[in-house]
Amino acid sequence: MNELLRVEQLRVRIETRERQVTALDLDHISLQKGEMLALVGETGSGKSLTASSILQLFPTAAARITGGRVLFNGTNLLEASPSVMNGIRGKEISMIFQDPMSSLNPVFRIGKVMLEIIRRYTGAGKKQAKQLAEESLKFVGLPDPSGIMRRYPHELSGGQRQRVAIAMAMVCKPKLLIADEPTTALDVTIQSQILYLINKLKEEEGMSVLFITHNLGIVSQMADRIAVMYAGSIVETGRTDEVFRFPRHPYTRLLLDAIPRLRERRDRLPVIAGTAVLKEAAGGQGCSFAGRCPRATKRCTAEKPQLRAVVSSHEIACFHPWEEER
Ligand SMILES: Nc1ncnc2c1ncn2[C@@H]1O[C@H](COP(=O)(O)OP(=O)(O)OP(=O)(O)O)[C@@H](O)[C@H]1O
Repeated sequence: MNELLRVEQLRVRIETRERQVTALDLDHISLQKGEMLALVGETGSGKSLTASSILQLFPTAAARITGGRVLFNGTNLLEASPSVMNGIRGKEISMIFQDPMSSLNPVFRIGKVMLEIIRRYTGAGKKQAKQLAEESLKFVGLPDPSGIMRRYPHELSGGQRQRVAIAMAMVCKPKLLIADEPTTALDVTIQSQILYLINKLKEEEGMSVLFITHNLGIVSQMADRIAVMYAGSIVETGRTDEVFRFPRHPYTRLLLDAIPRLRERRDRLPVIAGTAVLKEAAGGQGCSFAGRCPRATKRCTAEKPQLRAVVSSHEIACFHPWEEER
């Protein structure tokens, strides 16, 4: 079996004093070994919540998983014991974020944190751990690894910090790397170096990558498959080339039509008229995109379309998909 990760029927509620919503009601996503899946969608569509659900590390106490399965190599992580999860976080699944400081502790030197991670997860001795740390700092293109290890995070540039975060994420050779907008805060040249690195990890180490981004240019160049999210659900997923050539869901089509040329780099997704409304707020059932959809009918407001295959691995959640190429 080549499937490394499968997330099914995942529901996440956000409950604060101001709002109670089902922020995520996700049919399914899957990730094969050695594959890169890009998760795209506008702000608030649930990309980060999906990523956090996999490791059950939410940035907020307001989020709660209320149903579903997260199968990693066949094991449902949502039912795994805390000790199993501790063994998986960082060792089998690593995460990098837009802000590398999230994975770097400002009060410790880089080396101290790296050596601790390596020793905890690999059981390596001091000398071997140091060697592993230096090797991975070299892999991410940082000259003078031992000098870097003596520094504090604030003594490094943003690009250097993100490289260190990647080095830390890969040092135990995880099977899955979750990258949540890892280049958004960086300037364009550094961005492409970081993307090159992530791709190198995938190609050389056979790592699977769940890549969260707003940048459709990056997606078209790097991802094997794409999953488009809208208001907490996956509306379309398939091979990147297929989805870009023949987007079938009206939301995906609007998204791609708004890009003049695929090769053009974009930092943000194009803006589509209207606002994404989560289900409760919208008043219940139906397709969450119905209120903004040019093809919506009565059925769309009454019934929620499920994700279904149209051709091989190309799936859409829509009652009125496009039947012809753009
Ligand atoms: N701390 C929080 N308190 C209240 N609601 C939250 C919180 N964090 C996320 N949400 C809600 O959960 C939903 C999904 O948010 P999430 O951060 O996953 O979106 P996203 O697609 O990653 O957005 P972005 O691209 O801006 O990072 C949104 O409706 C958001 O308002």
